[in-house]
Amino acid sequence: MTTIPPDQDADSESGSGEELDSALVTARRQLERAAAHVDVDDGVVERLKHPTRVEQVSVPLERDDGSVDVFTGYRAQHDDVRGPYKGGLRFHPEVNADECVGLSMWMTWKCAVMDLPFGGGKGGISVNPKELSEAETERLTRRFAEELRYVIGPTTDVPAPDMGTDAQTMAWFMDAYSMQQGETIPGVVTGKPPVIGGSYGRQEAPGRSTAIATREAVDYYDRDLKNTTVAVQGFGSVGANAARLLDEWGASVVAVSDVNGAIYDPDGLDIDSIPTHEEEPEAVLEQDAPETLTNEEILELDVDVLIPAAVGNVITADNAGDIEADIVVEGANGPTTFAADSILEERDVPVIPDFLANAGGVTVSYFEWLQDINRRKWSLEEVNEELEKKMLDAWEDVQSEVEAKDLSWRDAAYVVALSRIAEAKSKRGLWP
Ligand SMILES: NC(=O)C1=CN([C@@H]2O[C@H](COP(=O)(O)OP(=O)(O)OC[C@H]3O[C@@H](n4cnc5c(N)ncnc54)[C@H](OP(=O)(O)O)[C@@H]3O)[C@@H](O)[C@H]2O)C=CC1
Ligand SMILES: O=C(O)CCC(=O)C(=O)O
Repeated sequence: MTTIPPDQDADSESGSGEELDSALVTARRQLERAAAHVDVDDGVVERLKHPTRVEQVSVPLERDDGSVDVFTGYRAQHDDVRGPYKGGLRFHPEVNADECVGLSMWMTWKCAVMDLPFGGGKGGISVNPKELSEAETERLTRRFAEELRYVIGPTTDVPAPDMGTDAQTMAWFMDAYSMQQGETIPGVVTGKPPVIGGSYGRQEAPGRSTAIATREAVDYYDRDLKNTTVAVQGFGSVGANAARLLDEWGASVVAVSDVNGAIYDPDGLDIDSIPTHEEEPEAVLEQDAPETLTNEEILELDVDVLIPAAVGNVITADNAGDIEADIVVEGANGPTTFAADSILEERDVPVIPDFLANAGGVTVSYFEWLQDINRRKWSLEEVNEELEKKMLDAWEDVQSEVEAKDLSWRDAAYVVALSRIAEAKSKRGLWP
């Protein structure tokens, strides 16, 4: 296990072209911009531009044919002033230290804007999970859990699923950690299957919160959800669940995509018949639909709401001027670059930020953690009711800042999050 100096590489990218900005560079720029609207000590802002630590580990994997490959894994821990580090583990070829740090910063704001007693973390392995057999994924996950055992734990750092990982990954992770500790410790990760301490509704939760944020935004801008057209990029945990719920609530979901491209029906797609990433990856283009589009074209559709819910940096300075949607709701983490954000703001296209819109995932993770600690189970109805309440509370807090200070939704969400973090630091006497 290597502890990377937390800022290694970060500054070397800060002068790079706009499209090439890492999640870390974008997160730092957003923080600097938003901090101007909050009464927060400059030292605290400076501190928040840096993670507490980044663990880098080598994860050897015996392949099914007996050969050995070694992958690199990371866990970035950004800030824990409000509680244990919390955030997902991503299995994706582009995972690197800077990406994990940027994503861990967004987790800090996400937990704070939702008023959860957690800080921000994020990690993952640089690997293409589609090139692993199930047995290889299990061995890789177990070894990753063993390598991270000194830095994670139910009261220190609690991982969860993200892109390329799911409930099964969390089950293996929890089992490997529990075996090392000599007792079953369900609270070490969230997003597990319900039969071993997972929460009902966790898997659908980031999509559910994205749908709730969409519903509230549509209402805020005096529209009717039943006359709203929606395009969703990405058909996984976030995108598919958001699309299904919005369809159930009466919106017309006209386009969805996976990694290979999009299907489009201006009269609305039969959303329930399209398999999610979990049910069958790369199945979207196999469905019947009048038109197919590329993943670039779906972003520029003339719809009421655009929900990018796949990867980061898809709305850039190059295409922000061509976005025809009236509202953008960020289901993915970091889909809009810093420059694109300004272009959309100038064009009066409201962007509901990722760390508010997709916060249902970590919110239900918190409910799961509570259930694990208390050894009791909540019903799905209880989970969804509590999530609805938390989302509406956060929405109202952010909306108040939008209106009071005439801010963008992103800056307003930062103001809410930063105020809570700064107050916690001040009360604890932790400085910087
Ligand atoms: N899972 C969670 O709890 C949370 C996830 N998020 C964020 O949401 C985003 C999506 O995560 P999640 O839904 O979990 O991921 P999943 O792995 O469940 O699904 C990802 C989806 O995106 C598609 N996809 C992959 N690459 C591309 C690409 N380059 N262009 C278009 N589509 C692509 C995949 O297609 P295919 O099926 O063909 O592989 C799949 O449909 C990420 O930014 C993640 O960090 C945010 C909050 C919580
Ligand atoms: O459920 C969690 O702890 C975090 C999920 C996540 O990684 C995210 O919200 O981006």
